[in-house]
Amino acid sequence: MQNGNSRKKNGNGSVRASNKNNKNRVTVSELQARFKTDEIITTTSNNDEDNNTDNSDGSILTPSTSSPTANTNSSKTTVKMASHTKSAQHARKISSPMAPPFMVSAPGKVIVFGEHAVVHGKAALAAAISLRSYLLVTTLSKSHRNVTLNFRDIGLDHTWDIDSLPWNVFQHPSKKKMYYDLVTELDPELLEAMQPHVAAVSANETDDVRKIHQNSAAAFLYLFLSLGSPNSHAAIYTLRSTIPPGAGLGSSGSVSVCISAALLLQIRTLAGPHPDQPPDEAAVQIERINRWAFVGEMCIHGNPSGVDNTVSSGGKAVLFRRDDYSKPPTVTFLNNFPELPLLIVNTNQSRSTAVEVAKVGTLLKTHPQVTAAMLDTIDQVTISAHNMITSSDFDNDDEDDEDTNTETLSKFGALFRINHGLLVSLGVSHPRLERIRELVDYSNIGWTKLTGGGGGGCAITLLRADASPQARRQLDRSLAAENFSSFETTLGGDGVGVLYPAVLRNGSDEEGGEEIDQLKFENAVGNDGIERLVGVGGGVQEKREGWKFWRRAG
Ligand SMILES: Nc1ncnc2c1ncn2[C@@H]1O[C@H](COP(=O)(O)OP(=O)(O)O)[C@@H](O)[C@H]1O
Ligand SMILES: C[C@@](O)(CCOP(=O)(O)O)CC(=O)O
Repeated sequence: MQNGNSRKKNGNGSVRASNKNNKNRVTVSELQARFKTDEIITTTSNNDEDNNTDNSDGSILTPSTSSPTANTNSSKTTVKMASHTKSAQHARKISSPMAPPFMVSAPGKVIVFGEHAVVHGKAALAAAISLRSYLLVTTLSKSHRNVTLNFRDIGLDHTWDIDSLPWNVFQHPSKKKMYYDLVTELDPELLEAMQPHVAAVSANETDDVRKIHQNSAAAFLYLFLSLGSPNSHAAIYTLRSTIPPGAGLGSSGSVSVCISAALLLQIRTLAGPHPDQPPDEAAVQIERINRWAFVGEMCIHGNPSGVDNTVSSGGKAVLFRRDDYSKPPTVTFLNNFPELPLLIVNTNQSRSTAVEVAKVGTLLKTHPQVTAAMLDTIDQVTISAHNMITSSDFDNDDEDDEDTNTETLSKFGALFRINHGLLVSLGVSHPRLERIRELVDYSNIGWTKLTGGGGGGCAITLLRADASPQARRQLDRSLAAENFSSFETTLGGDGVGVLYPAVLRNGSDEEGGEEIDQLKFENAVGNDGIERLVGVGGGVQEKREGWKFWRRAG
């Protein structure tokens, strides 16, 4: 059992504010001048050095073999990777032209039920949301030896010289990990070797900003050094996200999934995604991405439960439980999760998930029986919710059955209220969260609970089908007047996806499509700007073509 007291998770609502003031942010033209990005594409590599995992031509062509397998026959699945032979794993492609820029994307999540309890071995039910992170990878020609992180939203811009990185430590036979390995803890010696390179990141920034930058940089570097090789190609990794950081919506999990997917694609260890990919094969790829994303999450958080990266990589919704941290979690994939209309309200109140998790740990020590009983009750709430949504009564398509549908939704909504009450009793709410609950309760439009770590962050409201539009408009005004931001979403979207090459077609027969250049991507303004440029679907971007997703069996 994990008591979570030792967590280092960082939460900070000031990230976006810091962007505005970041006068030193590099522009793409500066990057281009620095790296002469006109040399980016169409170089043919003849570097065929036998390296465990690195594909030295920078392309992301997929391997013909994908031998690790996952048992996806049952809906309740603990994914296991089979061991496989070295020759199959390391079969190399003949050199091919260097990859054009490509993009990966992964969603944020809401925990619908079970936050905090999940840290103590109980179940949590979590679902993907439409907010997402997007990572553009621009491979540079072999004459360059730098890797650059351009994480625009948080104002991080850092370049490492690939040859100066501690490959000798990461590549040592006693340390070297394979792309299919399950890593459940960070290696202190690897962290130590990496430390000076992380410490150099944003060294002159304020403590708060530096910590956020270094967390993200550490997640990238640990994965880059674990999955890459001294022959890794120079590249620029440009990240934009529509997920507010530190608000309980899984921003770090989504960033970690993007990094993991991008690096695994670059070393050609992922098959697909492609539309006719067998779901079992897709499940293996998702799990491979998820495992390394969890390593990234550990770099950012210390000791996460793993629910965020699991939802972000696979999408849709999951029932998640991890009682033994040395083993993979038990995950039930809820591929038919109902399309619940949800209002997400952000308190815009910064908080630290680590602090909230520690509060529950302390309460468990001071009032062990009472606290354990509350955690057990949350478990029951989550299990009841799961039973409800997997029963045939839920999401009844029969419109004549309106009364039954209203009753079912109201029964489900009551679980929101109960779960929130228990979280309040655990001490992880906040006056701003209680204010949201109060305003929503007055408007009588649905049932509200906090989501994620609490102590600030976000609340979610399950909307009544018969909520009055007038009440809804009034609520929006009241929320805005008190500096809450809100948006509606449906739960259960796609997980990690790829846009390769980074060219979009807008549902027309146009030739060529719209190439996403780095400058446009960096300078897209706000969530709308990012989504208009690269959005994967949903809302206004329904017809966006080009994006492909790994999808488990439906
Ligand atoms: N847009 C982003 N770009 C780079 N890193 C990000 C971004 N959003 C979040 N992160 C990383 O994730 C961390 C936030 O994680 P956390 O506090 O757990 O919030 P959440 O609950 O949203 O996951 C940040 O400190 C940063 O390291
Ligand atoms: C409190 C907890 O259950 C959820 C935290 O969610 P978030 O990082 O605030 O999105 C912690 C965890 O699961 O790692």
